[in-house]
Amino acid sequence: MKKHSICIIGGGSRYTPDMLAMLCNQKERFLLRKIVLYDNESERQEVVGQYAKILFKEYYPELEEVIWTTDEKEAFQDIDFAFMQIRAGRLKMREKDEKIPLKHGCIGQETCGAGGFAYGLRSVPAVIDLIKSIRIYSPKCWILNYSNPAAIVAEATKRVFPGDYRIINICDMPIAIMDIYASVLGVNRRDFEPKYFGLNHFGWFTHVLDKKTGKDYLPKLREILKTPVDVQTEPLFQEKSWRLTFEFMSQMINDYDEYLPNTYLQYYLYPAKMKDKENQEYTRANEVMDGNEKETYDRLHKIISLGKMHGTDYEITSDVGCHAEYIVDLATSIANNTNEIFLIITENYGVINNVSSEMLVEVPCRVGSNGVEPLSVGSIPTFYKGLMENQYAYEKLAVDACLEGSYKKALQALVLNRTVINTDVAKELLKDLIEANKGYWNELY
Ligand SMILES: NC(=O)c1ccc[n+]([C@@H]2O[C@H](COP(=O)([O-])OP(=O)(O)OC[C@H]3O[C@@H](n4cnc5c(N)ncnc54)[C@H](O)[C@@H]3O)[C@@H](O)[C@H]2O)c1
Ligand SMILES: O=P(O)(O)OC[C@H]1O[C@H](O[C@H]2[C@H](O)[C@@H](O)[C@@H](O)O[C@@H]2CO)[C@H](O)[C@@H](O)[C@@H]1O
Ligand SMILES: [Mn+2]
Repeated sequence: MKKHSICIIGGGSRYTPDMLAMLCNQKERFLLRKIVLYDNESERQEVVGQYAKILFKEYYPELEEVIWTTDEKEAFQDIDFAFMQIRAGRLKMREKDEKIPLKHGCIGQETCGAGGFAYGLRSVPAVIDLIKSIRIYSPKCWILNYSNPAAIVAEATKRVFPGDYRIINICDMPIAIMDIYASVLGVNRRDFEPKYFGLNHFGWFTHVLDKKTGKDYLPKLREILKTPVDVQTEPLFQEKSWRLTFEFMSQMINDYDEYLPNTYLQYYLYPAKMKDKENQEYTRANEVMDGNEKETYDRLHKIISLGKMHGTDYEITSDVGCHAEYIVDLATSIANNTNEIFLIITENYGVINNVSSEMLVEVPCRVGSNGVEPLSVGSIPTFYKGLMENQYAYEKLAVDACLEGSYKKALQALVLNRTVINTDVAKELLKDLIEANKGYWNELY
């Protein structure tokens, strides 16, 4: 079996430690020769790098090279896979994305609405620069991108790198939803074959089939979810925002008599209710900075001071979480050409036959060494088609605004977004967002 070289871009991300642990767990299926961690913040990179050194020494001693660096050339040469998970402006800017819209009476959310728009206009220039640089040093490597807002990043990469089928944009939310509801049903998520359509953070499961028997779990699941269920998986989902999100699924199930919505639809279908739940002084970014980010870095510091993991409280386990599992499974399917099915953000090309061919949809795809092959969905009902066309127009305008530096298109994008709508509000909001994002956004004229 071929040995691979991987670079994790955004090596200081709070998701990197689990991804590295997952690579150790999966070494029988996905062999590695070299791991590189790359971040543009050296202090963060140093901590995760020191952790990686201990982890691999104990769990992957046969790995030939472990490097951490802030130098692009050193990072990007001779790589087979780039896993990208950067957050331009870090969580401090996410806090602004969430708080500024709330000040204007709109939802403040990481990837949805005006917050997601602001984040998109920061991510796109950063991701494009990184991919240009990767393509200089490793022209044929696979670039598996998690960096958010994935819908906007994907629209930009489609335009700036046309035909580069080795750039794949992904999201872990549908798989997390399946994980959670598999545990509610008392089955294993790996036994599911999902039927799903939509855009990123804007989609619906139409069926959740049992791979072996073909049985559809969705009707039973909808019945169960009519009453809120206690979600008992990752500790992260015990945090207040996630608990409220999963509780709210029951309202969506009761109001709509078909499918299983992605949790993110709550922001578009109930914008007033969602805004009223927010605390303007303490948003999800604060929760993450005080919670998951701090806990992750505290854990790394403890491991570094112990100098070992074996025989301590920090042994790695088989259950490292679906974010890491999903990207490593995807890379494995490409490397070993196993053509497994994943939900991927990809060009429609008739897969949903009553929306435009250029639309970037999130649908089941087979993925192997020749890339992504979307599976047919057929036609979708008017309600979903209308929602998706409106949202995709917003995404396109957001990317136009960024790539063309167009104020007019930025304003149009915000007005089209279901969480903003009003032109007067959009203008005031845009003024504050432009001010807050100086140095990150391309200038708008
Ligand atoms: N697609 C999905 O479903 C999904 C799921 C979870 C997280 N994410 C995304 O993953 C990313 C990481 O999230 P996080 O919470 O770990 O953020 P984080 O801030 O903890 O980590 C991101 C890292 O990226 C680094 N970075 C920022 N700009 C960079 C650049 N230009 N070059 C190199 N490194 C850069 C930062 O220094 C930081 O260490 C975010 O974009 C987040 O939205 C996506
Ligand atoms: O508020 P956060 O930063 O906790 O989460 C925002 C992200 O939420 C989704 O990803 C989840 C994922 O579903 C779950 O399995 C676990 O791994 O945590 C992730 C992050 O919390 C969503 O898909 C991402 O796009 C968001 O960035
Ligand atoms: Mn996502």
